[in-house]
Amino acid sequence: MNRSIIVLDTTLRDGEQVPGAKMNVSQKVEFAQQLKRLNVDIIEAGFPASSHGDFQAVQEIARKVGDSVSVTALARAVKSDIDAVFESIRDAEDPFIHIVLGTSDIHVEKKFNRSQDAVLQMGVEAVKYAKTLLPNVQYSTEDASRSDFEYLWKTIEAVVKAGATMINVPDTVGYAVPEEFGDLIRRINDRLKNLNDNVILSVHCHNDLGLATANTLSAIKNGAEKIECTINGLGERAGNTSLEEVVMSLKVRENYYQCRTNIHTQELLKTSRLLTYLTGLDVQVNKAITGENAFAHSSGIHQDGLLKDKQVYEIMSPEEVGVEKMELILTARSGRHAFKNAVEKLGFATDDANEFEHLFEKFLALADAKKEVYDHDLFYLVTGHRSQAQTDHSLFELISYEVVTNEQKPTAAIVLKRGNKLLEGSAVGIGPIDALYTVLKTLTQLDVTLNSYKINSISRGKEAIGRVNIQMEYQGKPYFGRAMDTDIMKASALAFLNGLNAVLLDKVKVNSDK
Ligand SMILES: CC(=O)SCCNC(=O)CCNC(=O)[C@H](O)C(C)(C)COP(=O)(O)OP(=O)(O)OC[C@H]1O[C@@H](n2cnc3c(N)ncnc32)[C@H](O)[C@@H]1OP(=O)(O)O
Ligand SMILES: CC(C)C(=O)C(=O)O
Repeated sequence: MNRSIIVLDTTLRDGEQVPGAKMNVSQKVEFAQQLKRLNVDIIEAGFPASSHGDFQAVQEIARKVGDSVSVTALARAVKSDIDAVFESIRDAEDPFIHIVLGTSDIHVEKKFNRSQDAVLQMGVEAVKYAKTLLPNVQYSTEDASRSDFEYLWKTIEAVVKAGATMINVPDTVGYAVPEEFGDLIRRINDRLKNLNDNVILSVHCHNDLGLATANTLSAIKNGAEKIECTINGLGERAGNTSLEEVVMSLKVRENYYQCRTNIHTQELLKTSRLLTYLTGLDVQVNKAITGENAFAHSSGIHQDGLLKDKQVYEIMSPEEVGVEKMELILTARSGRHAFKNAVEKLGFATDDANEFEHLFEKFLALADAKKEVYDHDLFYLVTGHRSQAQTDHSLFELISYEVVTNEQKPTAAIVLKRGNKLLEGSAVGIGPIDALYTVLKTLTQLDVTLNSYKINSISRGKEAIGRVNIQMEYQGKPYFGRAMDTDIMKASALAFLNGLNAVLLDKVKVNSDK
């Protein structure tokens, strides 16, 4: 019988360590809800000791999503970190504490400047303490792939005796290669079975050499029972093992691996797109499984082969990962039934009648502007509407804008609202975007520096939706803003305003912490 592999998704913890991938609490909950639909076994929801916001996000996920999926969060081998994890996840049905501590000489000597025994003892004490709070504790031997094997094993043996119920072996810096990593897992597995057969052996790989998926599969082949991965392979530096790649490898090559997962693979594409929307981080077009070209066949010989039989050039069907076979194209002549059907097919609930009417109005406006509305557009329409609905009204809102552009004097005029107060202004810039941003800086009185501005088209056709991502700096700290609209000037203004609102929120937080 096929072995079942436990899938832990760490997009909300390791994935969120990526600059620019920051999500707010409601966005994290929304993503966690999609992870639940994807049917991951465990959600690693964050690092609660790192900030009040992260604590709150982990707690909300544990409370709102943790009824049928296990929830964990990360702690250093530090009592206050472990307390923060416990307090934030305790309301979930099946929570466990995840502790990380390095085992390589580099970590022991350079990071901690302690003896191996002293670091090992720190780990043991941390596990013993965590066990007083919850029955299940995962221990990660950070930088395991660069660790001396006998010290690594001594640590595993000690923390298992102290009560760890899961041992996670990370290739923290993506240094391992598949044969070697598989061999490491086999050696640990052989000893672990003799020590305590109930302890779950897990792996966590990084992609610095582009080998995270290969290393994870090699670990599975050699006895790993649980894998840690992220959607779109998002994660620190070059990222983590991509969930969709490992899951589909196990599915497509089931005879070879004789393993399966509980993942609902039809949800893969939707999950990937939601993450792109929430973080603004695009998936490369040729990315396996979820890239735009993953199922596109362009050359004549391939198209001919496919027409004769799909199997000639397809090892899995696009529908298996959630690529729609045929989408119904909506127009301004489509009615509520067709709109509702299309929105629900994308996985969104439509039971709030008020919200549905708002969405339908927005759809009609979009269909007037864009003529043909595709699934892609609808996806952004719904998610865009929902994040706007959560806007805090103490922040700046864009009421109206006007941009006049010519070679001599591009000019922008803007009206903003904050609370009950209207703010109006205009400015000339070296270009229309510069003019817009100059007014916004003056009206908000936030002297930020714009470091990068990127614009992409995110759907088809000449009236496609434009998405703008910006990175700005305020008092030495980076802030990100993004927005989308069929009008790229509006998207540009909103993206900048979102960044300014993030600065404002930070200022409010700092003042209330004082
Ligand atoms: C491999 C991974 O992905 S691990 C997870 C990475 N995630 C994060 O770092 C989450 C975000 N981090 C943070 O918010 C902060 O770094 C915090 C809250 C964790 C700690 O902040 P600070 O207390 O200001 O410490 P700072 O980050 O500057 O330094 C880390 C300290 O933790 C210690 N430390 C690092 N790893 C561990 C560990 N696993 N167990 C115990 N102590 C550790 C370091 O030695 C250092 O201590 P020192 O000040 O005595 O030298
Ligand atoms: C916390 C651990 C699993 C980690 O992220 C790493 O070692 O890369």
